Amino acid sequence: MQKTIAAISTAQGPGGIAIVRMSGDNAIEIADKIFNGRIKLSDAKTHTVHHGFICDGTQKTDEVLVTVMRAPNTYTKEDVVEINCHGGSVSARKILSLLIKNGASYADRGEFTKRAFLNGRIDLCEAEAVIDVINSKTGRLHTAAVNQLGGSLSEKINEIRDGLLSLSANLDVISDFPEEGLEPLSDEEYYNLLVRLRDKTKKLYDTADKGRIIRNGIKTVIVGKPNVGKSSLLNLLSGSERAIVTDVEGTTRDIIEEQIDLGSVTLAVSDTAGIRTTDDKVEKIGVEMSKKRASEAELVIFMLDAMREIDENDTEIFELINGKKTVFLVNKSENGINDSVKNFCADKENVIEFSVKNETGVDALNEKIAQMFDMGEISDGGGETIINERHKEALAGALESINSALKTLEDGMPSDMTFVDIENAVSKLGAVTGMSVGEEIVDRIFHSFCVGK
Ligand SMILES: Nc1nc2c(c(=O)[nH]1)N(C=O)[C@@H](CNc1ccc(C(=O)N[C@@H](CCC(=O)O)C(=O)O)cc1)CN2
Ligand SMILES: Nc1nc2c(ncn2[C@@H]2O[C@H](COP(=O)(O)OP(=O)(O)OP(=O)(O)O)[C@@H](O)[C@H]2O)c(=O)[nH]1
Repeated sequence: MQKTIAAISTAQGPGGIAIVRMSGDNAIEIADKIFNGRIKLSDAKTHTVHHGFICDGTQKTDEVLVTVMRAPNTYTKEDVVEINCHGGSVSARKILSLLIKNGASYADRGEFTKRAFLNGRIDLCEAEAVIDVINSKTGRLHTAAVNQLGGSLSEKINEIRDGLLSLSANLDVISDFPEEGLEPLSDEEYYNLLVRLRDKTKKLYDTADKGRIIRNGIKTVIVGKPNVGKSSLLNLLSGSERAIVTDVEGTTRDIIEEQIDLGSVTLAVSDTAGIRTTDDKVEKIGVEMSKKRASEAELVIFMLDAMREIDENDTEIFELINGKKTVFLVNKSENGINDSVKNFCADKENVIEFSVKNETGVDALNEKIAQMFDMGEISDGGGETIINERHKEALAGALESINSALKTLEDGMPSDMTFVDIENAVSKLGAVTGMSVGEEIVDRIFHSFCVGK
């Protein structure tokens, strides 16, 4: 018998209501020991809510609402009891210790969701979506994660995996039961089916780039001559109400990036402190650091000063960034734009008239960048986006194996020579949904959850 686990599922700190959650065979029995209401919880129908008091002996602990949910149609597929008590830091903690005293065990990080996985209610990538929903800091990432909650990514993965499995079943027919009259696929049919599965895998894999941009933001540098308003722009963008500023560790190295949520797109402005200090002298714009930053950037925001003539500082910077995806942000445009700046911009795409002072142009900037990076509506066509690095790597592995199998066939080898590659691809795809991953990886994933989830 699984032990019954309990945890506080709401955030600690001030708040109206807190939830203490319990899951396992004894959940209802344990709750009954400390609940005082009109009926016994063990007599309650599933998915019903009951008013009463949690009591420690004769002492009332709190006035509560208790939800009783019986297996199997629950979050964990086990009996679940949720005690809704008053918020603040004490009620929930007192109730949790009463539950422990009466036979429950403290839940490990992510253990409720892990049970949902182990009991087969959700697969591994749905569980990972749960954590992404909780941790997402932008509306965009949140939407992508919520879409993954319903199992639509799993469906796509399983469809490809099933296709590969039927190909390997076909190989069995050829090698094991040649005399039974089962009609194996012709070499051409086999090849064409495999091409189709490769294309599906590739299509999914190719969304990972967009997924990375949704998760981490577009690698962006802001350049411009001294005094053009770079610091002011950053302050405006990171200080504006909908913008979110966080420090994220760069995935490859420890670059500190400032994440700025513009609404449709997130920018990862790298090393902004560096921009603020090293660019204050025009000579320094060409130094290695800036060059390197600019060369690694996916987007350059090139700030121009609407009130000053274009000078060699501007042209020097322009040469440095030439060829990069660039937004020309004409700042200080609230009183009109200088002719020389107008001329400079005349043959450029992606010019935005901006004023940090009047806070105008932010929406245009958001829309322009969204357009440049094809980050329109995420929900269009219900397309899946790979937002998880683990999924991306698994898909890359699957793709490699399928391509290797195709190569074998193209080299004129018989189809049963593709067996190992097909098996590999099946296993890689199974890793995404958790069908073929080790316990260690599963543990690692759930340990990144918080307690109570
Ligand atoms: N109070 C409370 N709110 C919550 C949760 C919770 O556990 N408790 N959730 C937890 O994170 C989220 C909702 N997610 C949930 C997902 C599945 C099931 C569930 O019981 N599924 C069953 C029954 C489905 C049905 O009958 O429609 C199942 O799939 O079999 C419950 C919550 C967000 N809000
Ligand atoms: N009129 C006007 N002034 C602005 C605008 N944006 C910034 N400024 C002013 O321009 C001056 C320079 O702004 P900063 O943000 O320090 O410029 P910077 O590019 O970071 O300057 P350096 O650090 O020297 O490279 C400040 O006095 C700002 O108040 C704007 O939209 N209109």
